[in-house]
Amino acid sequence: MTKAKALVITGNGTNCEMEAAHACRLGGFDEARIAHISELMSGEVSLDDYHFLNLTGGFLDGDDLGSAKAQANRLRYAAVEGKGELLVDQISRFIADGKLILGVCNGFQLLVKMGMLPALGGDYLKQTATLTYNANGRFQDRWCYLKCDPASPSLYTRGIEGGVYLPVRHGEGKFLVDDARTLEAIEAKHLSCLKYSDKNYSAPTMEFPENPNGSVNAIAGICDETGRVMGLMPHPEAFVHRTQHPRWTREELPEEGEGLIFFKNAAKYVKENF
Ligand SMILES: NC(=O)CC[C@H](N)C(=O)O
Repeated sequence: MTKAKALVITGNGTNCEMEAAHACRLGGFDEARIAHISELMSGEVSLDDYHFLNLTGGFLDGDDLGSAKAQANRLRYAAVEGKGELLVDQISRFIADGKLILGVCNGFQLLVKMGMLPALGGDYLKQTATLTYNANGRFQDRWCYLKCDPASPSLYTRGIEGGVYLPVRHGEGKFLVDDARTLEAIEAKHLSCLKYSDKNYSAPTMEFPENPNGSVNAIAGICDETGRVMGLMPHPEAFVHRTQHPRWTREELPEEGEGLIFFKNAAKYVKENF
């Protein structure tokens, strides 16, 4: 069987790479390599050698110009040294090869600002949405209930019943789209796989603090039409064990944290398809 290999990008202000790599290993990946973005740009590390790309949380370029904006331009226009190709060509080939990308928080902002989500009609280079300042103008650090759409093509959320409880920590988590047709298409194709909700996962909500940022239609995470590229503001890698839960000393909880399913599903998909 192929070795399932995950790649976690770090550098320029990323700060969740260790947790993301740990979650990949715990979820079943045989290897989780943390690579600095400069290793991709120098050609020392190639996406072609991996199955699962993790773009994780942090403060890329200090959120200057807006979260992940400078890195989005870097990844869109930088050439890989000595390879005669742009890094974005490697990323496009990675997607075309049937591989997986998960963007968490700053990584979600990055994917959206590169145009890689929602990528309607399979156009991965056209930006149609953004993530901007939380509606109340303040950084939010809290736990949220996320209602899952069982009809979504996302492979990461397969098997989630009702929803998941995960932490958010961001200043720019408000999801917005360029026009009403984009939002209609996202909803019609069930790409909005996770929405901020009440604690029973009965309905999405625009109410603060359940919805921490005022995202349109309470959207917390979206995927592309293949279900292999997904981004979300909450942090699944930050809840892989029960002791990370805010009430773990008071509640009976399973050993496994609710965020691990994302990484287990990714590893399972790789093992079944490569
Ligand atoms: N935790 C994160 O990745 C935060 C993302 C970004 N720096 C923000 O504040 O919105």
